[in-house]
Order: sequence, then structure tokens, then C-alpha cells
Amino acid sequence: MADYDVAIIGAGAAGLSVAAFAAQLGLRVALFERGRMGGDCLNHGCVPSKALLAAAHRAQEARAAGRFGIRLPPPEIDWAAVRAHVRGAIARIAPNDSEERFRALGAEVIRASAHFVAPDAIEAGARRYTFRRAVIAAGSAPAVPAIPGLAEVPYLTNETVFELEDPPGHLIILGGGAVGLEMAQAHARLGCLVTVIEAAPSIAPREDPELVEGLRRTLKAEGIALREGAALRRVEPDGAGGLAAVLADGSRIVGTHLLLAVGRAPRLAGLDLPAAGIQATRQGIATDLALRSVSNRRVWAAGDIADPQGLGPRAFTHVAACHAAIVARSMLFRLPARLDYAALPRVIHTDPELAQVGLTEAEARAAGHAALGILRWPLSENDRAVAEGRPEGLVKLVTTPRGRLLGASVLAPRAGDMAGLFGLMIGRRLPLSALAGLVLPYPTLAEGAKRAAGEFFLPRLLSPAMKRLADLLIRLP
Ligand SMILES: Cc1cc2nc3c(=O)[nH]c(=O)nc-3n(C[C@H](O)[C@H](O)[C@H](O)COP(=O)(O)OP(=O)(O)OC[C@H]3O[C@@H](n4cnc5c(N)ncnc54)[C@H](O)[C@@H]3O)c2cc1C
Ligand SMILES: NC(=O)c1ccc[n+]([C@@H]2O[C@H](COP(=O)([O-])OP(=O)(O)OC[C@H]3O[C@@H](n4cnc5c(N)ncnc54)[C@H](O)[C@@H]3O)[C@@H](O)[C@H]2O)c1
Repeated sequence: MADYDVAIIGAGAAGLSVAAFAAQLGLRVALFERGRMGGDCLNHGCVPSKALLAAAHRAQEARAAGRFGIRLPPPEIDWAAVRAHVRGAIARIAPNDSEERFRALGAEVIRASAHFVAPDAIEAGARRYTFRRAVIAAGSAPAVPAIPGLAEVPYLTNETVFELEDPPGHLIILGGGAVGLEMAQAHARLGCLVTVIEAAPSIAPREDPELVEGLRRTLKAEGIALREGAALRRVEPDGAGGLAAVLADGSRIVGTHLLLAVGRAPRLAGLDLPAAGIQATRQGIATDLALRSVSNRRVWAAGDIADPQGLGPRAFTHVAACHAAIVARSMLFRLPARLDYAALPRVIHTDPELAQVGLTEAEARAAGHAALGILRWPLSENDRAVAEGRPEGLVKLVTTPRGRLLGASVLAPRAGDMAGLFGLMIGRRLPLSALAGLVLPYPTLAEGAKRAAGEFFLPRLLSPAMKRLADLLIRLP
């Protein structure tokens, strides 16, 4: 008999969700974790980044208070207290992910690095554990690009940037994606000089350019230097304890710290996958859409490390949770399960936030939708946004010609909070009339979603034929 029913490598968002479910069903669960319980999201990702952004936003609100007739002195940043706030947020959430909680649920938590030694066996801490089923949830690590000179300068990643004893004087960020932009705004609002170097022609290159333009304006207005379409040729020490980044156009940017934010790499090394006959791609563990390994049918993968059917990873905590639900269905109940990213949300948690659900206009065209309906509602037409002095932003909907919602892009304060509405519309294939006919509380930003949907029906409602019909009907007794 196998030692365990389910062995799980990694106690991050994905592994913990599977472990909690399997243990509560009474299965014998072994959960291997070599680092901190909670993985990236709790310790080096979502939680510290959102906590740092929260502090930064308070500072910005203090700076902007004058617009509302409130006179405040310029905010003073107590970096040690900001760090304590970040650590406090982690500490308050940590009990949910703790060893104690998972032991109480019935799982055995093994604090050691795990690797495969056979198709049905793992070794950790010099002990061998056999399993009936295994889940690889080892996550991803920050990618380190091959940049000449990088070995000669100290650099930060998401694993170290939240540990700085003092604020960076001038933070140079390589990569203008989700990590780069959130960290850029957090540090700029906390009083640091910030330069973002982005290789693609635009920051947030996957996102809708109309929305990115609004975000770019905000970031620049806050003093963040954006070097877009810039190739970094090399980095070198500046002789004063900092570094210089030399771009292909010859310009030299001198900073005190360098943060790498150029994407993620799956943590495959050290798992000894060949020992268990588990195939992997450059992007992660090769699985089918039920997240089951294509080559070892005892094994599933979940979270950042999964590469389902060549789709590549979607490195988000909500995706890790969604993967865990699919693994539970497929692995524990042997029910059909199929990953579907059609209604997947993603949010860049800057202020304003940039939220995307489903396809952007460009993604919809690339997917072969030749004719599209494009509906827009600017935030400047939303009463709440105007009242709060935040008219910068846009709701943009992408539909089929018949009005089925394919994607929604929103730039607005707390845009992510609108994502659920669009996710439900797309996921349940609800007609656009459901959104246009919804009665929403006034005044809320979400009314922008309803008004954008209304734009689909307005030209039809006010057509010459409808006007003639109205004229006729009003004459009837
Ligand atoms: C700065 C930053 C901000 C982010 N913000 C957000 C956000 O706002 N919203 C969002 O949805 N997502 C966000 N993400 C992404 C999110 O953090 C990840 O998608 C999520 O943490 C992935 O969870 P996971 O369980 O797949 O992997 P992880 O959280 O990385 O967990 C994997 C665990 O496996 C352990 N492990 C690895 N190999 C072994 C081994 N051989 N033996 C034992 N243990 C092992 C690791 O120590 C780790 O604890 C952010 C990421 C970063 C970097
Ligand atoms: N709010 C969130 O949900 C959130 C926040 C942070 C991270 N994450 C997750 O973590 C993942 C990783 O984030 P990330 O920002 O590191 O990756 P990313 O893929 O989102 O962005 C990386 C950026 O770096 C650029 N780049 C790549 N190589 C470069 C180079 N040599 N020089 C300059 N620019 C270069 C890319 O063009 C891209 O714009 C995200 O894709 C996301 O899934 C999510």
C-alpha cells in the first residue's frame, strides 16, 4: 500500500487549496514545502505588493487632498513603519496557510525539498514516500535574463524587494508588466525616483493600448520615467554603490537599485521529473486540460508550474485556486474536468487599476473574430468618477456582431472589483441585454459597465424605424 493517497509538492496557493480539500475528505495527504508556507502570494507576491501599494496610495491621497479643499502638509514617509505595515499584513494572513492549520485539517506537512525517485515515489529529507496520486504545485521563480554585467551589480527580485531596510533612492525596474508597474507606482508614491525600462514598444504590452495610454499618463504625471521600446545593452557598477543601465541608444541611467521584473520561470529544476517519467516544456509541466500529466497518469500539476496543453502558465493566485478545483474534480472524483480561460480576469493593481476579463480587442482579432462590436464608456461620463475627481479611465467591451461579450477592458479606480460582473457575463454566456438592463446603485463606477453595454442597443433603439414606430404608436387611442 502507498504511504499516502495524495502527495503535494509546494504549499503555495495551488498546493494549499488541493491539500485542504483532500485532507478534509479524509484522504492521507503529504504536503512538502521547502520554504515558507503560503508560497509567493503570501510572502513575496500579492500580499506584500498590495500592502505596499496601500501605503503608497495613502501618501498620494494626502498629496491630492488640496484639490478637495483639504490642506495637508506633504506626507512624510516613515519607511520602517511602512515595512512594519507590510509585514503585519503578511502576519495577519499567515495563519490561514500555516503548518498548524494544515496539520489540524489532517495533512502531514513535511518541511523539506522534495524530488521524484520513481513514478510513484518522492524523496524528501532523506526519506522515501510512496503515493497513489501526486500534485506538482512548485510554482515559479523570477526570470533572470542574460544581461552583460548583471553578475557585477546587486539586483532585486520580488523575493527581496520587500525586505529593503531603506527606501531606494532611484529604483530602476527592468520590465513594465504587472510586477514592474505595481512596484513602480508603489515606490514613486513613497517618494523614490523610479525608471521603468520596457523592451516592448509599450508598457503592459498585452493590454489594450487605449487603456494603457491612460495608465501611462498617470504614471508619467507622478514622475515615473518610462523608457518604452528600450533595449538594455549592459549594466555596470557606478562606482558609488549603485549601478548604471546602458541602453542600446547609448543613454546611461544611473540608479541605486535594480529590480528585475521580466516574467517568471517554472521551478522545474531539482524535481527530478525524468525519474517519474513526467514530461515538461520550457513553460512548465505538460498536462492535458484536466491538468493531468501527459506522461505519468498518477500525477497532476497546478498553479504557476502547470502548462496545460501548451497554453502556458497564467501566473495568478485566482488561477491557482481554479486549477486546484479542477484537480480536485479530475483527480479525487474522476469526473470530467476541462480548463477554460474564456472568462479569466487579470488586474494590474495600480491606481487606476487596469482590469481585463476575457479577450482584448487585439486578442479577439487574433483569435479569428473578424467582425467585432466595440463599445466604450469613458469614466468622464460617470457621475461617481467625476464627484471623486477621478475622471481618467474607460470601460471598453468587445462583442461579437450579435452582441455576445468576448472581453471587457477597464481602466478605473478599483477596476478589478468590476471584473466579476464581466466574468459572469462571459462565463455563463449571458446576453448583453442582461447587463444593459441591470439596475445598479447610483452613483457607482460599475454603472460604466452598464452604460457601455447600453451603447450596443442605443443605435437600434433610436433608429429611424423605431422613431416611425413611436410616432405611430403615440397616435393610437
Ligand atoms: C510581486 C508579485 C505580485 C503578485 N500579485 C498578484 C496579484 O495581485 N494577484 C494574483 O492573482 N497574482 C499575483 N501574483 C502571482 C501569484 O503570486 C502566483 O500566481 C501564485 O503565488 C502562484 O501560486 P503557486 O501555488 O502556483 O506557486 P507558489 O506560490 O510559488 O508556491 C510554490 C511553493 O512550492 C515550494 N517548492 C518549490 N519547489 C519545491 C520542492 N522541490 N520541494 C518542496 N517545496 C517546493 C516553494 O517554496 C513555494 O512555497 C503576484 C506575483 C508577484 C511575483
Ligand atoms: N496584479 C497581479 O495579478 C499580478 C501582479 C504581479 C505579478 N503577477 C503575475 O506574475 C507574472 C510575472 O510578472 P512580471 O511583471 O514579472 O512579468 P510580465 O510578463 O507581466 O511582464 C514582464 C515585462 O517585462 C518585459 N521584458 C521582458 N524582458 C525584458 C528585458 N530584457 N528588458 C526589458 N523588458 C523586458 C516584457 O515585455 C513584459 O512587459 C505576471 O505575468 C502575472 O501573471 C500578477
